[in-house]
Amino acid sequence: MLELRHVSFQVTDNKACQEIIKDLSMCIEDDKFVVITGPNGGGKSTLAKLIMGIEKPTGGQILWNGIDITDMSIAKRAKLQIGYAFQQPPRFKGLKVKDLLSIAHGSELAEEKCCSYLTDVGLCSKDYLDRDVDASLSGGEVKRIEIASLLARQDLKLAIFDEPEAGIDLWSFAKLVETFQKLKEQSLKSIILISHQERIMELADEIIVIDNGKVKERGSKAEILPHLMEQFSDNCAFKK
Ligand SMILES: Nc1ncnc2c1ncn2[C@@H]1O[C@H](COP(=O)(O)OP(=O)(O)OP(=O)(O)O)[C@@H](O)[C@H]1O
Repeated sequence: MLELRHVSFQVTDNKACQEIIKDLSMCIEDDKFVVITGPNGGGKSTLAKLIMGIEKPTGGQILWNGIDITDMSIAKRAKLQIGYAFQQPPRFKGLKVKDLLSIAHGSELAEEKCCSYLTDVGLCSKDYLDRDVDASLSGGEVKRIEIASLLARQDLKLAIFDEPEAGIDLWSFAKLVETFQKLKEQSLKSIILISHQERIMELADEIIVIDNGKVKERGSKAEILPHLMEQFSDNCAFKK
Protein backbone atom coordinates (compact mmCIF):
# COMPACT_ATOMS: atom_id res chain seq x y z
CA MET A 1 0.00 0.00 0.00
CA LEU A 2 1.14 3.53 -0.75
CA GLU A 3 0.42 6.10 1.91
CA LEU A 4 0.96 9.84 1.80
CA ARG A 5 0.74 11.58 5.16
CA HIS A 6 0.33 15.36 5.19
CA VAL A 7 2.65 15.76 2.21
CA SER A 8 3.51 19.27 1.11
CA PHE A 9 5.82 20.65 -1.57
CA GLN A 10 6.88 24.26 -1.79
CA VAL A 11 9.12 26.00 -4.29
CA THR A 12 10.69 29.42 -4.08
CA ASP A 13 10.64 31.28 -7.35
CA ASN A 14 11.92 34.87 -7.59
CA LYS A 15 11.82 35.00 -3.79
CA ALA A 16 8.09 34.16 -3.82
CA CYS A 17 7.11 30.93 -2.12
CA GLN A 18 4.56 28.75 -3.90
CA GLU A 19 2.92 25.76 -2.27
CA ILE A 20 2.24 23.25 -5.04
CA ILE A 21 1.15 20.30 -2.89
CA LYS A 22 -0.74 21.26 0.27
CA ASP A 23 -0.95 18.95 3.28
CA LEU A 24 -2.08 16.09 1.08
CA SER A 25 -2.94 12.73 2.65
CA MET A 26 -4.14 9.65 0.77
CA CYS A 27 -3.72 5.87 0.50
CA ILE A 28 -3.56 3.75 -2.63
CA GLU A 29 -4.52 0.14 -1.92
CA ASP A 30 -2.62 -2.76 -3.49
CA ASP A 31 -3.49 -3.89 -7.01
CA LYS A 32 -5.85 -0.99 -7.66
CA PHE A 33 -6.11 0.92 -10.91
CA VAL A 34 -6.29 4.54 -9.82
CA VAL A 35 -6.71 7.45 -12.20
CA ILE A 36 -5.57 10.88 -11.01
CA THR A 37 -7.14 13.74 -12.86
CA GLY A 38 -7.91 17.43 -12.42
CA PRO A 39 -7.27 20.81 -13.99
CA ASN A 40 -3.94 21.75 -15.58
CA GLY A 41 -1.43 22.96 -13.02
CA GLY A 42 -3.30 21.29 -10.14
CA GLY A 43 -0.22 19.36 -8.98
CA LYS A 44 -0.68 15.85 -10.50
CA SER A 45 2.78 15.46 -12.06
CA THR A 46 4.39 16.98 -8.98
CA LEU A 47 2.62 14.40 -6.86
CA ALA A 48 3.86 11.58 -9.14
CA LYS A 49 7.42 12.96 -8.94
CA LEU A 50 7.20 13.08 -5.13
CA ILE A 51 6.10 9.43 -5.07
CA MET A 52 8.98 8.44 -7.40
CA GLY A 53 11.56 10.55 -5.51
CA ILE A 54 12.27 12.93 -8.38
CA GLU A 55 11.19 15.74 -6.05
CA LYS A 56 11.48 15.70 -2.25
CA PRO A 57 8.51 16.80 -0.11
CA THR A 58 9.05 19.87 2.02
CA GLY A 59 6.74 18.34 4.63
CA GLY A 60 5.03 15.08 5.49
CA GLN A 61 5.84 11.44 4.85
CA ILE A 62 5.49 8.89 2.06
CA LEU A 63 5.23 5.23 3.01
CA TRP A 64 5.39 2.22 0.70
CA ASN A 65 4.26 -1.06 2.24
CA GLY A 66 4.91 0.45 5.66
CA ILE A 67 8.48 1.59 4.80
CA ASP A 68 9.17 5.32 5.05
CA ILE A 69 10.52 6.22 1.58
CA THR A 70 10.30 10.01 2.04
CA ASP A 71 14.07 10.51 1.87
CA MET A 72 14.92 7.56 -0.38
CA SER A 73 16.62 8.04 -3.74
CA ILE A 74 14.92 7.21 -7.04
CA ALA A 75 17.19 4.16 -7.40
CA LYS A 76 16.17 2.79 -4.01
CA ARG A 77 12.50 3.31 -4.81
CA ALA A 78 13.03 1.51 -8.12
CA LYS A 79 14.48 -1.42 -6.13
CA LEU A 80 11.29 -1.35 -4.07
CA GLN A 81 9.48 -1.98 -7.39
CA ILE A 82 8.13 1.52 -8.01
CA GLY A 83 8.33 2.81 -11.60
CA TYR A 84 7.37 6.01 -13.38
CA ALA A 85 6.78 6.90 -17.03
CA PHE A 86 7.37 10.63 -17.49
CA GLN A 87 4.87 13.01 -19.07
CA GLN A 88 7.81 14.25 -21.17
CA PRO A 89 10.22 11.34 -21.41
CA PRO A 90 13.98 11.82 -21.58
CA ARG A 91 15.95 10.69 -24.66
CA PHE A 92 19.10 8.61 -24.53
CA LYS A 93 21.56 9.23 -27.35
CA GLY A 94 23.42 6.05 -28.31
CA LEU A 95 20.95 3.69 -26.64
CA LYS A 96 18.88 1.44 -28.89
CA VAL A 97 15.20 0.81 -28.20
CA LYS A 98 15.78 -2.93 -27.71
CA ASP A 99 18.56 -2.17 -25.18
CA LEU A 100 16.37 0.29 -23.28
CA LEU A 101 13.66 -2.38 -23.01
CA SER A 102 16.20 -4.96 -21.78
CA ILE A 103 17.57 -2.52 -19.18
CA ALA A 104 14.03 -1.85 -17.97
CA HIS A 105 13.33 -5.58 -17.86
CA GLY A 106 16.48 -6.24 -15.84
CA SER A 107 17.94 -8.82 -18.25
CA GLU A 108 18.42 -9.39 -21.99
CA LEU A 109 14.99 -9.53 -23.61
CA ALA A 110 14.36 -11.79 -26.59
CA GLU A 111 13.55 -9.84 -29.74
CA GLU A 112 10.10 -11.38 -29.85
CA LYS A 113 9.35 -10.09 -26.33
CA CYS A 114 10.65 -6.58 -27.19
CA CYS A 115 8.34 -6.65 -30.20
CA SER A 116 5.33 -7.56 -28.10
CA TYR A 117 5.92 -4.59 -25.72
CA LEU A 118 6.23 -2.25 -28.68
CA THR A 119 3.09 -3.67 -30.27
CA ASP A 120 1.27 -3.08 -26.96
CA VAL A 121 1.90 0.65 -27.39
CA GLY A 122 0.92 0.68 -31.06
CA LEU A 123 4.41 0.74 -32.58
CA CYS A 124 5.36 -1.40 -35.55
CA SER A 125 8.12 -3.20 -33.69
CA LYS A 126 10.52 -4.16 -36.48
CA ASP A 127 10.90 -0.50 -37.46
CA TYR A 128 11.99 0.54 -33.98
CA LEU A 129 14.11 -2.16 -32.31
CA ASP A 130 17.39 -0.83 -33.69
CA ARG A 131 16.56 2.87 -33.53
CA ASP A 132 18.36 5.08 -31.01
CA VAL A 133 16.20 6.63 -28.29
CA ASP A 134 17.37 10.07 -29.36
CA ALA A 135 16.08 13.26 -30.95
CA SER A 136 15.37 11.44 -34.23
CA LEU A 137 12.24 9.96 -32.64
CA SER A 138 9.06 12.02 -32.68
CA GLY A 139 7.44 13.07 -29.41
CA GLY A 140 4.69 10.45 -29.78
CA GLU A 141 7.22 7.71 -30.59
CA VAL A 142 9.45 8.45 -27.62
CA LYS A 143 6.40 8.65 -25.39
CA ARG A 144 5.22 5.19 -26.47
CA ILE A 145 8.72 3.71 -26.07
CA GLU A 146 8.80 5.11 -22.53
CA ILE A 147 5.46 3.41 -21.77
CA ALA A 148 6.74 0.15 -23.33
CA SER A 149 9.81 0.30 -21.08
CA LEU A 150 7.57 0.50 -18.00
CA LEU A 151 5.52 -2.45 -19.34
CA ALA A 152 8.81 -4.37 -19.68
CA ARG A 153 9.47 -3.93 -15.95
CA GLN A 154 7.64 -7.07 -15.00
CA ASP A 155 8.72 -6.88 -11.33
CA LEU A 156 6.88 -3.60 -10.66
CA LYS A 157 4.44 -3.40 -7.79
CA LEU A 158 3.55 0.24 -8.40
CA ALA A 159 3.56 1.70 -11.92
CA ILE A 160 2.90 5.41 -12.41
CA PHE A 161 2.03 6.62 -15.91
CA ASP A 162 1.96 10.39 -16.35
CA GLU A 163 -0.50 11.35 -19.12
CA PRO A 164 0.25 8.38 -21.39
CA GLU A 165 -2.14 9.84 -23.95
CA ALA A 166 -0.17 13.09 -24.37
CA GLY A 167 0.90 13.57 -27.98
CA ILE A 168 -0.39 10.18 -29.09
CA ASP A 169 -2.53 9.68 -32.18
CA LEU A 170 -6.05 8.19 -32.03
CA TRP A 171 -5.03 4.74 -33.34
CA SER A 172 -2.20 4.34 -30.86
CA PHE A 173 -4.41 5.68 -28.09
CA ALA A 174 -6.99 2.95 -28.79
CA LYS A 175 -4.18 0.35 -28.51
CA LEU A 176 -2.97 1.90 -25.25
CA VAL A 177 -6.46 1.75 -23.75
CA GLU A 178 -6.53 -1.97 -24.63
CA THR A 179 -3.10 -2.45 -23.03
CA PHE A 180 -4.15 -0.68 -19.82
CA GLN A 181 -7.33 -2.76 -19.76
CA LYS A 182 -5.13 -5.93 -19.95
CA LEU A 183 -2.88 -4.62 -17.16
CA LYS A 184 -5.92 -3.99 -15.03
CA GLU A 185 -7.27 -7.51 -15.65
CA GLN A 186 -3.90 -9.04 -14.68
CA SER A 187 -4.22 -7.16 -11.38
CA LEU A 188 -0.56 -7.81 -10.51
CA LYS A 189 0.36 -4.31 -9.48
CA SER A 190 -1.02 -0.99 -8.34
CA ILE A 191 -1.35 1.44 -11.19
CA ILE A 192 -1.53 5.20 -10.88
CA LEU A 193 -2.42 6.77 -14.17
CA ILE A 194 -2.56 10.53 -14.56
CA SER A 195 -5.02 11.33 -17.31
CA HIS A 196 -7.59 13.75 -18.66
CA GLN A 197 -9.17 11.11 -20.89
CA GLU A 198 -12.65 9.81 -20.20
CA ARG A 199 -11.83 6.44 -21.81
CA ILE A 200 -8.95 5.95 -19.36
CA MET A 201 -11.04 7.12 -16.41
CA GLU A 202 -13.60 4.47 -17.37
CA LEU A 203 -10.99 1.80 -16.55
CA ALA A 204 -10.46 3.12 -13.02
CA ASP A 205 -11.26 1.31 -9.79
CA GLU A 206 -10.96 4.72 -8.26
CA ILE A 207 -10.65 8.32 -9.47
CA ILE A 208 -8.83 10.99 -7.49
CA VAL A 209 -9.28 14.63 -8.45
CA ILE A 210 -6.30 16.85 -7.60
CA ASP A 211 -6.92 20.55 -7.73
CA ASN A 212 -4.81 23.36 -6.30
CA GLY A 213 -2.45 20.89 -4.63
CA LYS A 214 -5.16 19.03 -2.72
CA VAL A 215 -7.42 16.03 -3.10
CA LYS A 216 -10.63 17.67 -4.20
CA GLU A 217 -12.65 14.48 -4.64
CA ARG A 218 -12.10 10.76 -4.69
CA GLY A 219 -14.36 7.80 -5.29
CA SER A 220 -15.45 5.13 -7.72
CA LYS A 221 -15.89 6.12 -11.36
CA ALA A 222 -19.66 5.84 -10.86
CA GLU A 223 -19.43 8.43 -8.09
CA ILE A 224 -16.95 10.80 -9.69
CA LEU A 225 -17.13 10.58 -13.47
CA PRO A 226 -20.64 11.91 -14.21
CA HIS A 227 -20.38 15.21 -12.41
CA LEU A 228 -16.69 15.55 -13.26
CA MET A 229 -17.57 15.56 -16.94
CA GLU A 230 -20.34 18.07 -16.30
CA GLN A 231 -18.15 20.28 -14.16
CA PHE A 232 -15.30 20.48 -16.65
CA SER A 233 -17.12 20.25 -19.97
CA ASP A 234 -16.83 24.00 -20.43
CA ASN A 235 -13.11 24.43 -19.81
CA CYS A 236 -11.92 21.60 -22.09
CA ALA A 237 -9.69 20.11 -19.37
CA PHE A 238 -11.24 16.73 -20.16
CA LYS A 239 -11.61 15.22 -23.59
CA LYS A 240 -13.83 12.43 -24.85
N1 LIG B 1 9.96 23.15 -9.74
C1 LIG B 1 8.97 24.02 -9.89
N2 LIG B 1 9.15 25.35 -9.76
C2 LIG B 1 8.14 26.24 -9.91
N3 LIG B 1 6.87 25.88 -10.18
C3 LIG B 1 6.62 24.57 -10.33
C4 LIG B 1 7.64 23.57 -10.20
N4 LIG B 1 7.08 22.35 -10.38
C5 LIG B 1 5.77 22.59 -10.64
N5 LIG B 1 5.50 23.90 -10.61
C6 LIG B 1 4.18 24.53 -10.81
O1 LIG B 1 3.29 23.80 -9.99
C7 LIG B 1 2.01 23.68 -10.61
C8 LIG B 1 1.62 22.22 -10.71
O2 LIG B 1 2.41 21.60 -11.74
P1 LIG B 1 2.15 20.11 -12.20
O3 LIG B 1 3.04 19.85 -13.35
O4 LIG B 1 2.26 19.21 -11.04
O5 LIG B 1 0.62 20.19 -12.66
P2 LIG B 1 -0.31 19.12 -13.37
O6 LIG B 1 -1.53 18.97 -12.54
O7 LIG B 1 0.47 17.89 -13.63
O8 LIG B 1 -0.65 19.87 -14.72
P3 LIG B 1 -0.98 19.35 -16.23
O9 LIG B 1 -2.36 18.76 -16.19
O10 LIG B 1 -0.91 20.60 -17.02
O11 LIG B 1 0.10 18.37 -16.61
C9 LIG B 1 2.13 24.40 -11.95
O12 LIG B 1 1.62 25.70 -11.80
C10 LIG B 1 3.63 24.42 -12.21
O13 LIG B 1 4.01 25.50 -13.00
